[in-house]
Amino acid sequence: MNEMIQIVVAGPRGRMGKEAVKLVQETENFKLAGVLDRKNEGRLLSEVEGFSGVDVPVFTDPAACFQQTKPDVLIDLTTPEKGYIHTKTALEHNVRPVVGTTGFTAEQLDELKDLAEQKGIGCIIAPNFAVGAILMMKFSEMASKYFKNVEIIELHHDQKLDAPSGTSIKTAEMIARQRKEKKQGHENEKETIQGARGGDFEGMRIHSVRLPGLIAHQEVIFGADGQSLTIRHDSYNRASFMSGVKVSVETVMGLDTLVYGLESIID
Ligand SMILES: NC(=O)C1=CN([C@@H]2O[C@H](COP(=O)(O)OP(=O)(O)OC[C@H]3O[C@@H](n4cnc5c(N)ncnc54)[C@H](OP(=O)(O)O)[C@@H]3O)[C@@H](O)[C@H]2O)C=CC1
Ligand SMILES: O=C(O)C1=N[C@H](C(=O)O)C[C@H](O)C1
Repeated sequence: MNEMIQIVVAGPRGRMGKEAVKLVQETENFKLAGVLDRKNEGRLLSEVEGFSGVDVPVFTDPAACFQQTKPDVLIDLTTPEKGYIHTKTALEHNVRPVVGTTGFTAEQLDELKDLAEQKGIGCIIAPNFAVGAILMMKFSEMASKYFKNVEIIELHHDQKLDAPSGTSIKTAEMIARQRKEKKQGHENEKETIQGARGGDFEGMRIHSVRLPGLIAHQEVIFGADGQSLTIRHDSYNRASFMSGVKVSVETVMGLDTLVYGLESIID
């Protein structure tokens, strides 16, 4: 029988956190050791609406949580500020982070990478856990060898904190690996409404749409003379991310460095 993996979920009341708690509860060799929440400190999760029967302690302070519950893995689905603190504290306590939270800065990612290396323990930070989204990013990277002009349109629910999305930034980074920095459009281009041309990432544009009714969607549109290629992915619910969370928890147990993005893992 496989060893039990003891897990702490941060952000259990959130849209993603709820799904993650369910995943841990339903997976044979996963065990929920506790949760990190900014409310309900000192209570059992089962006392919180929607979690009846989930008898694990709720903590606010990550260090106290890790010292008392001694988990193997932290799954973080919170906010960029808290997610960064949780991830850093987890590494300091030899807990392996699996982070879905987006909005970390490049400096924070570098710092966490150095810390994971120094501690010699695994960490996965994945801007998108959905297998279709990872394929969309990989296909976009492939296409960018042939198409140098591209715009990314990401579309999300209207409660999202960060813009542009972590997935669109990761997609742009992967495309940038294949093409020299290129300023698209032309030099006389002028925005008559600020922001109309979107955000600039190494010369390619990223546009963020926020609307109620959406979950998580992205189009990568390549253009060339007389043709275009559109690569699109849609997540219609948050369960779509959970197989990637499960693979990440299993994989992080065997890693000794930080991996940013699941594209190398699903190979
Ligand atoms: N990698 C991926 O595949 C995906 C990543 N995401 C990312 O996951 C993150 C969460 O998204 P989503 O679930 O939609 O967001 P929600 O706002 O629904 O959930 C975030 C949760 O974090 C909680 N929180 C805030 N501060 C703390 C804290 N100090 N300690 C513990 N919990 C805290 C919030 O509490 P409260 O309710 O009290 O504010 C809330 O319950 C985002 O960064 C999002 O971009 C989302 C989908 C897929
Ligand atoms: O906030 C969300 O919902 C999502 N966030 C991630 C991102 O910023 O890319 C992943 C997915 O797009 C859903």
